Amino acid sequence: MSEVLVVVEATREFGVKKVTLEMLTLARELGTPSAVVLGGAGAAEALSAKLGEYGAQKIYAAESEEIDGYLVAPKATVLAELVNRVQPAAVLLASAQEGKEIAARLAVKLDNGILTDVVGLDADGTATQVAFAGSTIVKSKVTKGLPLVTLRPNSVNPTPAPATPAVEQLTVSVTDTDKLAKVVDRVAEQKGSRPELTEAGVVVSGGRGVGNADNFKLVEELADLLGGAVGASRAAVDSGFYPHQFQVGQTGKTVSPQLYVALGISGAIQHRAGMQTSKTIVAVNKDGEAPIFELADFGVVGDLFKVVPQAAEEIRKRK
Ligand SMILES: Cc1cc2nc3c(=O)[nH]c(=O)nc-3n(C[C@H](O)[C@H](O)[C@H](O)COP(=O)(O)OP(=O)(O)OC[C@H]3O[C@@H](n4cnc5c(N)ncnc54)[C@H](O)[C@@H]3O)c2cc1C
Repeated sequence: MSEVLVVVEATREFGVKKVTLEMLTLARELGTPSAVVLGGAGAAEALSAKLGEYGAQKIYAAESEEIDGYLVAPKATVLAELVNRVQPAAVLLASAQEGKEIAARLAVKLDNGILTDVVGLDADGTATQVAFAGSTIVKSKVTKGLPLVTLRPNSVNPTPAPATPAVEQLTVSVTDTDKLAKVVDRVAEQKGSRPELTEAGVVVSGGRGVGNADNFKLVEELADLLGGAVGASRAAVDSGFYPHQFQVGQTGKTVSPQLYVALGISGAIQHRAGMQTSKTIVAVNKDGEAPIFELADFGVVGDLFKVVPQAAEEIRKRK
């Protein structure tokens, strides 16, 4: 069986991200999964146990200051060389900021088609995407080159399939043009008690209707009761209620949790773009005409300051 390259998404603080485990699970349906770690010295060693647990048969490690110290261009160069050498059946990357940037550059380098924000991929390369606020399922195939796909987090249920991967170190040779954008600083993500927004199974988001930064405690309280992450609409972020890193939508993060709770959010198209593939959507809005109700599986027309404390009390009782 041909190899399927899975480009590892990981952070220094949290290790291998769940979307990587999803990609490894998906890759097993398509061929033999090989993980590609692009990072600084020792990056692959720190991640190899987890990657093996989810079926990586091999780990390609590109570890150097040139990979770690610059933005995505050197990573795309190294990957293009690897793809040309091993001729994999498919290449999977995460539908996250870096994954999409690398995928786009890789597609140009390989003169290959690309499919982004995919939620499923069949063995014959047919990808599934969701469009128009979840109302349309699109089936597409790359017609030029191999399936080069970015997978939207929370699309696949990750299941372990223990393997003992062999590690192959890649030679990194990048050009000067790959080194035009240098990393000058890294700020560690706060490792709070809540799950990471794009990986969370439950997301509770607040919008302008939450009213002010202090009231966001209500959103946080519900998120904590449900073991979820907190999100925010752009209007809430722009109003200074919550930090930008938690913004959901077209110009924020894309989430696809099992449960998405929208509190005081109208449901503008740009917000929907970031949450419409959530499995179950619950909306609380005092305006029964708010567009969010077109999308919601369950809707409460009411004042969030009355509804949320009642919901929280009920959840507490059942815990
Ligand atoms: C290029 C571009 C990119 C954008 N990117 C994003 C993006 O990434 N993410 C994003 O979210 N938006 C984005 N937007 C903005 C988007 O168009 C909307 O303006 C924004 O989503 C509105 O946020 P909101 O729903 O919180 O606020 P509003 O539209 O003001 O809605 C607030 C809602 O709260 C309800 N409400 C008020 N008080 C209560 C209460 N007490 N109880 C219950 N309900 C209450 C109201 O009925 C209303 O429906 C973008 C816009 C542009 C042009």
